[in-house]
Amino acid sequence: MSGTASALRPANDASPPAVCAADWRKARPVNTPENWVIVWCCSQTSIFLRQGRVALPSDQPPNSEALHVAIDIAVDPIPASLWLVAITGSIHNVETRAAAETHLNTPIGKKTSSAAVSAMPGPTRRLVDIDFTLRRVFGKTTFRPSQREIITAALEGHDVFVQAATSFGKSLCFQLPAVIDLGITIVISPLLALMNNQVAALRDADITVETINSTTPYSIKSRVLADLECGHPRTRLLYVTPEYCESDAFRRHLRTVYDHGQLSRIAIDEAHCISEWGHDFRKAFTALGWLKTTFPDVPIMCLTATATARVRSDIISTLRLDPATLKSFLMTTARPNLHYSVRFKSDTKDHYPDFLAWLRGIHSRRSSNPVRAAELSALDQRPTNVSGIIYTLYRRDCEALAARLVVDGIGAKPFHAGLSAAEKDDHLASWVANTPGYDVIVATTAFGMGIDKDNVRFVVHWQIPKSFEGYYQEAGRAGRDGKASACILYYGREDRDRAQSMLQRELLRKMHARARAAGAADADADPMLDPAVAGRVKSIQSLIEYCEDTRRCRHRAICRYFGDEVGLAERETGKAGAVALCDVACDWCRDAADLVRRKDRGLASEEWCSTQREQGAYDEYDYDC
Ligand SMILES: Nc1ncnc2c1ncn2[C@@H]1O[C@H](COP(=O)(O)OP(=O)(O)OP(=O)(O)O)[C@@H](O)[C@H]1O
Repeated sequence: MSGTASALRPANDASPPAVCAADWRKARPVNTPENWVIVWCCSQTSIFLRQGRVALPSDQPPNSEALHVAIDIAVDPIPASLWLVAITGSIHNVETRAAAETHLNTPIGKKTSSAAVSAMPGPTRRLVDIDFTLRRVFGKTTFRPSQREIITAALEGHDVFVQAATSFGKSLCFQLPAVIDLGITIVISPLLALMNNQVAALRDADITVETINSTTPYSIKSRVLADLECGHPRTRLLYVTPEYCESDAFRRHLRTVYDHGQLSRIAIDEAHCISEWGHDFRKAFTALGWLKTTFPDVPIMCLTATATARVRSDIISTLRLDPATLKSFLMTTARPNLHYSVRFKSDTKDHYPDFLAWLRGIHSRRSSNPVRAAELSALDQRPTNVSGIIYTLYRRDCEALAARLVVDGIGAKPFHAGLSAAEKDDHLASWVANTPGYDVIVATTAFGMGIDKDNVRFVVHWQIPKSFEGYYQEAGRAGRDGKASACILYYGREDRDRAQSMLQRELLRKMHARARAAGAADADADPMLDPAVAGRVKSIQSLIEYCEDTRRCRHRAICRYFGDEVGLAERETGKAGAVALCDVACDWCRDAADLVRRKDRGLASEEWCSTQREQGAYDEYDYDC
């Protein structure tokens, strides 16, 4: 490599700094002393930009004007030794390097440069940066409780485990450090929809973000990989699936980035999937332990809203994190603005009229109260724009229910894995935009994690979902603006039996498949000895208990399931307090006696159910995955 180098002059020098316009990002260090300097120079470019607290267009070489803006708004004086050297190839500016080595008190090299750089600024600079970046890049005025602590721990280089309620704002906890830190953050995410939502939001904030997944066109994939290959990617966050992390090509590229000291963090979003899916249909989750083994000093952040103690420990051991040094932030799962209730039903009675009456009641309250109607009109909202999601387990219900609602004048659309991509995109985008005709989405579980619409006023489960975690996750799509929202679960004993029978069949199928793979020796093994299987059984049983229970606050039952000591303690002691946690935000706290009455009236008797069971009424298997 050959090229020119020009040292930028300090701010008190009146003439603008000279900057090479060539493709400085493509400088490829190899193991020569000169090229150590190149690595350092690129790193210093990043540092410099951060010192200047300005987001420069990262697809262009730094130009004089942009750098001067950075200088103008820099909070701290930028030491002369940090003046960067813009490069086009090899660097021969030994004085600059020596000055920097003295300043950093460390020799500059492939790894030491980035270590020294991250050690250098100290917590003060970062605290300032955090607030600045929050406002300037993410457009938010304040941190939510604990976000600052989590972000600080991440920036200090710790492995971090974050468990927090749905809509807490977990994504910011890795996105903000990714913008502040040097290098690239790899985000491992289980679902396309989740990735696409986050990527779109980050692009809106002018952050250089990419994703590689099954839908990424070849040309974009090649561009992203070329960016990694240079060792100093300009991409700040790259979203990939766990499956992609298994590919040799991607692993090779990650190593290159790591060797250049530019792999700043790995974030694993929805980390409970490691435990819930990794043991059966998405084995790639369990291979993620490779990351810690290969990049031991790269911090990992795991984020989830739904992990029991067993799932947490499974995640930690699968990822080979050290529990002794891991910083865990286990926050309450409580969502005080969600109003949980269970409505009882039996197979012999259609519960659609009950739901329709409830929804029409809201519409009429919104339009018949003149003050509220005026308020809505001022906000340019329709009385019928009561945004909601109805979850069903079956595709056929999904289509039929949406059609039935439309006949009754409710703007409803289906969403399930059988729709074309264009239909799904249209239904989702129009629902998010509050378009008339798209107020209610009737969805299978294909619509869940990652849906972040602020004004979802209700989430209804048409039947008991497949797991406690799924229920909490899906209900958590409601009320993300912090306003009161209803979470209604229609529960019937026939659905209970059906769900149990499905689970049993699924587990048997898996057990046999596993036995076939392992040889006959395993064929008779008790499936409950497998912690993942036992976890699934416990999950559905706990959800059934939750539905049948008429002696406990629903919020408290959720806290109890997730082992949420904070939420339970608050409820127990009345601190912060019993009232704030629920008050009337669940059917038990609202009227326990009425709950008991409704349950007695609504549910089919156990005798009736057992007759149905014997007649094989619960044998269908058409869940939408
Ligand atoms: N400090 C903040 N101030 C204002 N809004 C915030 C803040 N942090 C996050 N948000 C917003 O909160 C919403 C929820 O954030 P996010 O999607 O990251 O939640 P989450 O914790 O991942 O939830 P879930 O587990 O349900 O997906 C987003 O719209 C996000 O922009």
